[in-house]
Amino acid sequence: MKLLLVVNPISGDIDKEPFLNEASQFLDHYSIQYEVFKTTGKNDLENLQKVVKAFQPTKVASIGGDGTTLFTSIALLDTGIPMGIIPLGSANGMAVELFVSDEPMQALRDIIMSDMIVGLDLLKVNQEHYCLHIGDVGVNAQIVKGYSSDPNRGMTTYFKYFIEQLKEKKIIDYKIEIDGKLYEETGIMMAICNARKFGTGVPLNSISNPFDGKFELVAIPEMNFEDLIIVGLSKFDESFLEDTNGNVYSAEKATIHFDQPQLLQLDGEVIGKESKLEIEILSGAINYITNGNNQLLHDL
Ligand SMILES: Nc1ncnc2c1ncn2[C@@H]1O[C@H](COP(=O)(O)OP(=O)(O)OP(=O)(O)O)[C@@H](O)[C@H]1O
Repeated sequence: MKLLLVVNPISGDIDKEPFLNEASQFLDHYSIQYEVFKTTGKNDLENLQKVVKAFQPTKVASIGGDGTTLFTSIALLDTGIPMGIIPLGSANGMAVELFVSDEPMQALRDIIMSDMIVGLDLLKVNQEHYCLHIGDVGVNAQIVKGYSSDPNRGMTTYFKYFIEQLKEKKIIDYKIEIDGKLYEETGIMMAICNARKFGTGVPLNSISNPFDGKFELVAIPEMNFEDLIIVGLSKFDESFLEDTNGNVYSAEKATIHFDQPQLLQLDGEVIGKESKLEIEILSGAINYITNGNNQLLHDL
């Protein structure tokens, strides 16, 4: 067994050294061979791919938040090497969705122990960008843009931009094309969902499952989004979804046409302004290490 630990030192403003010290003691105790790859923000993909090729790990653990999980997934595409998540980011949306233990040492033990490896879907946007959890255009993308440009991280910084954007409500008009049919939509946001909830806990829909070979587009009209946020922030109540009228479209492939170029964010990374989005699912593209706690597998 050879384990590669992929660590983002900055995610969630959390010092990873205490965890890495404990993890190395644990791995040494069991004579498990391991290497640590730390991201720097420069040429990370290329460098990680080189390390993977040279070290040939049996399993990979992604240590950070959603951005780190996505980054590790992309580096491992087409290698067949399975990966798991150790959540040490700000909100860890994908890890929460996948029922990963929120205790990092337990998450590490789960990755080492488990032989339950399942195909996790990945989204490809405009033939070049990837998304594992949730992407969107509209109000949330603006929040993410503010957050990304701020030197501070963590939930407090996120909410600063969140409140700022709530005051500005820009309406976007767009057409969704699925299987040759066009659906006209208008609202403050359109979410691209491989999963149900943002890392903040705000639910977007109740049907997304990253193991089902499909994604959902959720059109969020003005009023519902405000309500959604209030509910999301106060009690994270999923039953609220039943009261919202936002349309939800399931697809394996879709094209979205915007009247004006719109800012796109995918898994917390600001991509830029786009006037057209071509989205497709790469069904089961990631060999994901999970365990019996993962309720999503029972929902299929
Ligand atoms: N050591 C580093 N220093 C600066 N930037 C880095 C470093 N490592 C990665 N990055 C950059 O940070 C971004 C990934 O961080 P991101 O915040 O998306 O991660 P995350 O794991 O989702 O954490 P968080 O939950 O805090 O958002 C990428 O743009 C990446 O290039």
